[in-house]
Amino acid sequence: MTHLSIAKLSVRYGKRRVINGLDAPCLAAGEVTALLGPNGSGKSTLLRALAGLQPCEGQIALDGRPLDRRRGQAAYLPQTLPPCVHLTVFESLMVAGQATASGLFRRHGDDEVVALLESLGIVRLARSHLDQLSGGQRQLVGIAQALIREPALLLLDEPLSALDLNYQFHVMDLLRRETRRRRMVTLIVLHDLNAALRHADRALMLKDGRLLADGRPEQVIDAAALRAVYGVDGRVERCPQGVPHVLVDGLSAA
Ligand SMILES: Nc1ncnc2c1ncn2[C@@H]1O[C@H](COP(=O)(O)OP(=O)(O)OP(=O)(O)O)[C@@H](O)[C@H]1O
Repeated sequence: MTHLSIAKLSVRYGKRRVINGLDAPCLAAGEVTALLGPNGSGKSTLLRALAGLQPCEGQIALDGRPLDRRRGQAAYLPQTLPPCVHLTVFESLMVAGQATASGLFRRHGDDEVVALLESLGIVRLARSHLDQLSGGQRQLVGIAQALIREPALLLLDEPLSALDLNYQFHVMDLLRRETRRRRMVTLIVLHDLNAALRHADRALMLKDGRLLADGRPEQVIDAAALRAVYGVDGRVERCPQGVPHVLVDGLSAA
């Protein structure tokens, strides 16, 4: 059973502390956790610290041992994708897979790449060059590059931001299935509260670098949180199919 635990995590930029002694004791394998919060609340900073790209204080442990990124335990998709190298989609995924994956990948890598592209609905892009893709296509390939590494910890920063409604649904569905099948710990920064309500198993709500709430999405996202965190009046209602949805009435009175 893999689990991630975060204890007393703090991150500073210069003298300014933007993550403030954050504790998240047990993010379980097989669960998708949505990392929520307003602009500037520290979501990307937290993800970068978990990915080892941001110096931090505190403990980050996988199954009780310090997270070892050199062993490819974590894969991270940044909010802003890096500039494209001149590789095809297929080549870029082979490179990503070979860098970190098992001997099995080395023997069956081609098949794995094609299967992953098929499951994301983008196999037609296999021979396209990365620098010729649209923003949404590039984001889908970024998600594939993270998944092909077979990490124990998957960190995705706003992976839906460039995707149309169909792909948003498709990607979240796939991430949830793959998270369960591979027993990964998956942490996804989301601004779309409805996506969190529908697809996440758990939600962490950040504000000003502190953890305001941690629980099932329906426990974390409610009228009080909409007002306190986002400054809007609203409520969560179930649609006829039983799925909870946020309805916003307007900005809260100051
Ligand atoms: N490289 C940096 N140097 C200094 N301050 C930074 C840096 N990156 C982020 N910050 C500050 O840290 C705080 C948290 O930023 P962060 O990007 O983690 O927020 P976020 O919750 O991901 O926001 P958003 O939803 O807008 O992407 C902000 O106040 C931001 O101005």
